[in-house]
Amino acid sequence: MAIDGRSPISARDRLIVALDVPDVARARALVTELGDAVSFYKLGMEIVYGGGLDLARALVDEGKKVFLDLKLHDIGTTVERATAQVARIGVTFLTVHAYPQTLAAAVAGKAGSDLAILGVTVMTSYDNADLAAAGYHAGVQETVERRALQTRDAGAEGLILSAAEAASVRALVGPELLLVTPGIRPAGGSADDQKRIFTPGDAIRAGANYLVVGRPVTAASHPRQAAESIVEDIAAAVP
Ligand SMILES: O=c1ccn([C@@H]2O[C@H](COP(=O)(O)O)[C@@H](O)[C@H]2O)c(=O)[nH]1
Repeated sequence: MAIDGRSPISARDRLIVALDVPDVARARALVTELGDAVSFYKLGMEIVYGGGLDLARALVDEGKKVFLDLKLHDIGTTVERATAQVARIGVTFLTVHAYPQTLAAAVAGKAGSDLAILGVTVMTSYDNADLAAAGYHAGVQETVERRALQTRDAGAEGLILSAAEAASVRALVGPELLLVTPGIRPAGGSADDQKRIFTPGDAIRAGANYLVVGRPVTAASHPRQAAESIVEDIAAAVP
């Protein structure tokens, strides 16, 4: 069933754990350890290039939700055909860069499936100086807002953005788009290479529908405990 920004979601199901590990054996060990504490996994480039597509299929078969974070960006025909392949796997979310051509191609490629396309606005590891260094004249807020509107207008289902922009983007695009926020850190946690970070509770209060969390869970000495504590923080903030 298709989901949108108005769908009710339990606190547990709002947590998406990023399985950023080098091989399937380690990913499997984490999934086993996290057990029923986690229902939704993100498989990104590291694990997918390490054999993770079969893991994606297996997790779907086991009843987990899967987010393939492939950040597609290519000519339209290639994006459309690649998206159609991903839709056949039965995963829930796929990312593409939020460029109008790319978004339109992905929306065409997923036609007839429940796959939700998420447009990546500005990486959460970027600040205004990083955008300027890449040759962009607009800052983070303006760029996120432009890409949010382009994502909505292309007919995609949601956005990847930082929780720092969630409230203003929600006001701009309306209630339907899914707002999915990486750059989540429990209070006092290390930012690592992230620049636009929010705590789980503050991200939910800012209007995020789903939170993507990697290292605060996967690198924790007790990953299950870390995940449960994030879910508690989410639950306390859910409206
Ligand atoms: O803007 C973005 C888009 C994607 N990500 C991905 O989310 C996780 C975050 O991992 P942490 O360990 O919690 O920092 C990672 O897989 C990124 O590729 C992002 O961080 N920002």
